[in-house]
Amino acid sequence: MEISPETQEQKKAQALIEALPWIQRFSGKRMVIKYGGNAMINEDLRRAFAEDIVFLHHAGIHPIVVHGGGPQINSMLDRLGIESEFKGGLRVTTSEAMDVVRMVLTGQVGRELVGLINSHGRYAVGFSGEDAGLLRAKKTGTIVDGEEVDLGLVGEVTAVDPSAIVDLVDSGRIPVISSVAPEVGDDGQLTGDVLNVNADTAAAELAAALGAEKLVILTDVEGLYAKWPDKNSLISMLTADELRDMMPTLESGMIPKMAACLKALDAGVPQTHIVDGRQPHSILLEIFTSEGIGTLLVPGSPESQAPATTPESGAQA
Ligand SMILES: Nc1ncnc2c1ncn2[C@@H]1O[C@H](COP(=O)(O)OP(=O)(O)O)[C@@H](O)[C@H]1O
Ligand SMILES: CC(=O)N[C@@H](CCC(=O)OP(=O)(O)O)C(=O)O
Repeated sequence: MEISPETQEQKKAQALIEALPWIQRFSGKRMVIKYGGNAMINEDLRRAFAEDIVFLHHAGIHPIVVHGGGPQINSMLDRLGIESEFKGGLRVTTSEAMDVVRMVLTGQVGRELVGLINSHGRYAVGFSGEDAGLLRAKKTGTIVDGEEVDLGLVGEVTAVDPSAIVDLVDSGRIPVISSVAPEVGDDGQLTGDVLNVNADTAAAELAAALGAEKLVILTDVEGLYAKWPDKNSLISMLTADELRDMMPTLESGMIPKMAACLKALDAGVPQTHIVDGRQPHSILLEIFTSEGIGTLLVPGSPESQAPATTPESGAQA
């Protein structure tokens, strides 16, 4: 059926009006948006992402962008002939690979996003976990099949000082953060080394330290699947307790991603959301529509959840 022009205009107006209660709810609040390297698949998508971030800013929300860049690091390592592998969803990082991780994340992926956002105005400031003492990390391994595995120069965040990010946000800027962090030793002193921190982990730590209202993670799947890779098993909403039970069944990149979401929820972030970054403007659809998209993760257990699909009551389903 052909939609009459009048109806089309009404649909546009309806979409704008639907956004109003969500703008009221989130205005003045901080929101951490993690943009995964696998979701940055083409220039149009990256441009749409930058538009969404500027839109959020002008809707009165304070977006803080944390970006990944796993595939971009892979291609630079390939070009340089440096081998690298992932264990438990984390890159085994030699000191040679660490130079590349730092160069690609801070010097390439971060710079490009800053440029795209700033094509709309003087908003974005590139930042890394090394700047102004933002992050501190200590070396971490991972457990694979019950065995402790050494990952080299991979870090878990031990401290966040968000004051410089708060200053930037308060002065109307949009921070764009890359996830490398100075290492602290067992004595709590800086060792002089820099560690590779998974970007989901860094985003969750920042969301917690900044008291963010929401952590949105853009990736290259529609959300979390109960029986990956069965595409009929997409989960629209899950509580932290249910996710905790599911953790041992997860694979590859979903392991650090879901561990990060749990960390944020346990630290008081009211909701985290996994969204398909391959869909243009997915952030706007997630934040400003009542249906929401992707997988919503909330604290507590199924019993502690009230049905919550309005801005006043809580979360989009
Ligand atoms: N249960 C699951 N649901 C969805 N994706 C899963 C699941 N288990 C593993 N994955 C994998 O996790 C990937 C997302 O993680 P990752 O590759 O690290 O993305 P990003 O670069 O966005 O951080 C998906 O592309 C998919 O291959
Ligand atoms: C320790 C570890 O695995 N670090 C990641 C950092 C980048 C990242 O997390 O990028 P995505 O969000 O695109 O996956 C890496 O080296 O690939």
